[in-house]
Amino acid sequence: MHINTETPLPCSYLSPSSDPSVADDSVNGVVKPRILLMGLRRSGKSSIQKVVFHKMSPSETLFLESTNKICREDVSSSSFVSFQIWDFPGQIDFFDPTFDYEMIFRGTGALIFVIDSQDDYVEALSRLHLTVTRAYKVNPSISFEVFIHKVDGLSDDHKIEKQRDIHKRTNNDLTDAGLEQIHLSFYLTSIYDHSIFEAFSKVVQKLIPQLPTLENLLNIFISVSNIVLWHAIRLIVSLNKQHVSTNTKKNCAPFSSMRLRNMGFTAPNHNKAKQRNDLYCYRAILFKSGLSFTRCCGLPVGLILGLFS
Ligand SMILES: Nc1nc2c(ncn2[C@@H]2O[C@H](COP(=O)(O)OP(=O)(O)OP(=O)(O)O)[C@@H](O)[C@H]2O)c(=O)[nH]1
Repeated sequence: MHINTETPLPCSYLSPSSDPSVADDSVNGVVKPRILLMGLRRSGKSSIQKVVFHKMSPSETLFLESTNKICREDVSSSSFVSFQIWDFPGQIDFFDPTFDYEMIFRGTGALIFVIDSQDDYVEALSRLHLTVTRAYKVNPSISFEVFIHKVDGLSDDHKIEKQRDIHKRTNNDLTDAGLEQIHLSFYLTSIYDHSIFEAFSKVVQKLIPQLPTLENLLNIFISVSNIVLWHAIRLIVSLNKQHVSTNTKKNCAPFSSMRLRNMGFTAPNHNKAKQRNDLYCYRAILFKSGLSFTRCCGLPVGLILGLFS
């Protein structure tokens, strides 16, 4: 199960305001949340998009050409998970009068800024500051997400050190500008492991307005059901075997069958499960545990939502 991407929308060499297809982003009158991928040249933006949504192997990204235009793409796996990704060329000039950044930021749900951690990041940080302050003035409700990318080349200590340094410098810059209320989320990512899927999943989850309501409803379902959780976990683990890392297994330890039995869950009664109500509960538990599982191991949330939609 994976997130399906619809036909890519045309890339635009024009300023978005002069591109008629940008003016109307809505599908059947519903405007999809927009995720922007920004950052300096060669920071890894297009690679992230290709690996996460097009199943491109990380090594193939070595041959990607530099993006010189805004590329937009629709992503949808269900009615819950549906959004647009805009991949920007490395150097966007906010002062270019043909670049209508107000129009772009107004319809944006999340702005992902990608920083190449293997490179000197001083210029990237000043570009991040400029981008975030501009975007925030136009649309304070944007989620600002910083991917400290290409961490596969760094030791664990080095990763933590870089994250701390980037976090500190960025927050100092915002405080100096009197904008300490802007919240940035930081992620250590690489296309060579599951970290990029985990980070994207967290970004997308923030864009699903129905998520809290769904979770509440499912909690109610679960509280009245006695069907075991471990079946769901096993099902999901077996569906995603290829993504399961040692870390994931550790995260899933609380769901071990022994513990679930101790928590009072019993094996499902298959005769009863055939009954309509139990079936609904069963699916609800699968869905709920899928969400928890997605959170704990960082698989794309669409993977789970798509399963039960
Ligand atoms: N080591 C490592 N290299 C990566 C990673 N992600 C991307 N790269 C490499 O970084 C280089 C640049 O990647 P792109 O995706 O073209 O970068 P971009 O930000 O889209 O570049 P522009 O289109 O010029 O803005 C490629 O050679 C990728 O293989 C990563 O996680 N780790």
